[in-house]
Amino acid sequence: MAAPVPPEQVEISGVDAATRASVLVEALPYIQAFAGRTVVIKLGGSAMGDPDLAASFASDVVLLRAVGIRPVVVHGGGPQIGEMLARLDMETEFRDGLRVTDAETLDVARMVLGGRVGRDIVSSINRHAPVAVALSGEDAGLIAATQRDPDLGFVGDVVDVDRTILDTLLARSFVPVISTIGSDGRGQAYNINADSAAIAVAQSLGAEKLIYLTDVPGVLTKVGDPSTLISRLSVSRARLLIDDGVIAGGMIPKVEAAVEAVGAGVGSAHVLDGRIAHVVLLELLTDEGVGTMVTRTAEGPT
Ligand SMILES: Nc1ncnc2c1ncn2[C@@H]1O[C@H](COP(=O)(O)OP(=O)(O)O)[C@@H](O)[C@H]1O
Ligand SMILES: CC(=O)N[C@@H](CCC(=O)OP(=O)(O)O)C(=O)O
Repeated sequence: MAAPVPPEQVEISGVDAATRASVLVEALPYIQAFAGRTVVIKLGGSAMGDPDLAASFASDVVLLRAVGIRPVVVHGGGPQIGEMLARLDMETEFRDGLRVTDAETLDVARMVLGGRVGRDIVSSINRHAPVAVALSGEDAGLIAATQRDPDLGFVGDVVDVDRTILDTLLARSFVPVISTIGSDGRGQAYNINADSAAIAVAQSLGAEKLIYLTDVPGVLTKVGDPSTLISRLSVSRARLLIDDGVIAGGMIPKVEAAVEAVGAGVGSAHVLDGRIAHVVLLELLTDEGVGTMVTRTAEGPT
């Protein structure tokens, strides 16, 4: 069993002890509402890199766990894979937001996601409390995958998530940190878009919330203009905005996954700005609406 950490002792990076105590008191109703529930947080590669933000994310994760919420981290690392491919002088190409993955590119993706990005996240969480465990979707049959399209090479679609290893870790209060390489069970690995893998994990765990942390304030009607943030995005409007090209590039798999998640019984799905310190705590433990919440219907302000 991972050692329990009393919530009042969890350092919230950049926050002093007195403020921390008042944060916890104000958060109490939310803590009670979410206690024992699972929250899947997808950390996008474009929201990583700043050490202060990494520290803030890590302390949020440890605090959530300390108050009895069950965080599960699924991480991307697209830009980091891209940097490594560039250093190796290897060309890379995206089609519809997916990286064409030949055998050499797959090796690099596996190395960067499992060997560097996952390890960095685990290391920053474990500075607060030794609770994080890095896993690849290849471990213990976690993510079963199949080839998406021969033209994309070793790009996989998730066919099944075996939650056994996650249940084992969560029952003992560990925090799984998952990199999204899947396996066909016969020794072939596949590179899976982390947004789609996150929804499969959230669905399999019956998660209360699926949170995407990225590098924009949420879904915007005009990229680059934060005043065009859509706070509540209904499934039907999301489809229209994708068809109209307003939602494009890397935002498409996120919104499609969020739409699928709310349709499949995940409590709610959110796209949040991973560049805001403690954005996960703001979303979960305060009544401040941050980012975009994808909802089944068009109720409330959009
Ligand atoms: N309508 C939109 N609202 C917000 N971002 C959008 C939209 N359409 C496209 N994007 C792009 O999606 C990007 C986020 O996706 P991506 O780069 O894949 O991030 P991550 O690494 O977090 O998965 C944003 O940086 C933005 O350029
Ligand atoms: C098939 C495919 O495109 N896989 C992605 C996996 C990483 C990822 O999804 O990272 P982000 O969440 O940071 O974008 C890739 O190779 O970039």
